[in-house]
Amino acid sequence: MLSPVGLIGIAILSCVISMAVFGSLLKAAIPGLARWFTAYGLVTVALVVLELRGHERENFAAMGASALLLIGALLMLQGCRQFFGRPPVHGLELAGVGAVLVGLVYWTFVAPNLSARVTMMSLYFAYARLAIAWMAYRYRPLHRPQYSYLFVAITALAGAIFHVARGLAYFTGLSHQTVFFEPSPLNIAFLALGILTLPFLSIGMVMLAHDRLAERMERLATIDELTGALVRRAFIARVETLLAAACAGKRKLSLAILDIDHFKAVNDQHGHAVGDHTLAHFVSLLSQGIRRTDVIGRLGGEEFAILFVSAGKAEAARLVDQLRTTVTASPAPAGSSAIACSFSAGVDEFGDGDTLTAVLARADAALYAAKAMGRNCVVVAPSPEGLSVECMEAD
Ligand SMILES: Nc1nc2c(ncn2[C@@H]2O[C@H](COP(=O)(O)OP(=O)(O)OP(=O)(O)O)[C@@H](O)[C@H]2O)c(=O)[nH]1
Repeated sequence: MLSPVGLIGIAILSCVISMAVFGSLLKAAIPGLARWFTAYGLVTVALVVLELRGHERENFAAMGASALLLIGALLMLQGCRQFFGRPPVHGLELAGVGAVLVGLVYWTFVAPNLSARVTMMSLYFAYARLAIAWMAYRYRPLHRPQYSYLFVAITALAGAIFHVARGLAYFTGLSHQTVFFEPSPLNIAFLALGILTLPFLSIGMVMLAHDRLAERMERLATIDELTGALVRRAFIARVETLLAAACAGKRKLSLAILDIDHFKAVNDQHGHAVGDHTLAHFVSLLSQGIRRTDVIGRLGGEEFAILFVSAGKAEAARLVDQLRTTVTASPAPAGSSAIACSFSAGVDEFGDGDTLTAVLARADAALYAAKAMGRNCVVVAPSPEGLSVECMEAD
């Protein structure tokens, strides 16, 4: 048989489990998670206070528990804002919480009215849940699997609808209490549903946290930390995908390998840290110079590759030469000095039935030729007519 005491006991257990799961993720420093952990801690304490309340001090227990639930709901909302990179604290919202607290004191001690208190609290919870639902929907990252974000949006929305219904039921007198958690069927139903919203929401928040962790791991596995270019393996995987799409759509695809000239000298003269900074600067120049559809990967050390989509080798060589001009004209700032560098590049195009390995080998041979020809130039890979030097400048 469902009773308020039994239901609150179940809610306490579910909140403790939620706290344990949030606690296990605290070290990952996911934005908002510490607030969610604290929120569920406060809700747990509030429920324990309600469970243990005695008749003589019922008002104080109810008042204290309500205040904790109020702050808990606020922390859940603030945690979500933090998770989505929004400023967590809103002055107007804090003022609203203050007003609700004043209302609680008034309807508990000055003019006791349990229905008014429940209505006010329900509407406040509805607001907090609605704000979470809207945020999870509005700020969900579209490049991520949508499941966890929509789960949070839907469960928070369902919670908001439930709280509005509960508030209206008390406001209109449809549901009525003379003592806290009167065991009438309607009150029990409201209590059971209200309690259900808590684990649903915490499961959703844990899903969000896991998605953030997965995103971090994927980023670590695919993006080169120093330069922001794709790591070799991820670049190759991306090229294979685009190659399959280009074959199907009969679109041209070209590949360039770029190698910074005399980079060892930069390290030797200015130190490894400046070398790192120069590499990052170099890739940022490339990223700004390529088209939105092109892809940059770091093949290793100071060697990079760019895949040009819908471009033949002449067009790709022209684009690489533009990059070469930009790079030579934009030294990397390093303290009081500026590190000038240039690169050499080899370019080739995917032919019918070509593999990435074959094109990489031909572009690499062209790069070798560019180095041999004095560096700071772009060479198009061997064709039946021989090498084609697109541009060359003195070293
Ligand atoms: N700072 C820094 N240096 C790196 C990194 N990866 C590779 N290097 C350095 O890049 C240099 C590459 O040197 P080399 O292969 O001799 O080529 P180079 O001096 O650029 O000469 P050419 O390619 O022949 O023009 C080495 O000194 C590597 O230590 C990195 O992540 N950071």
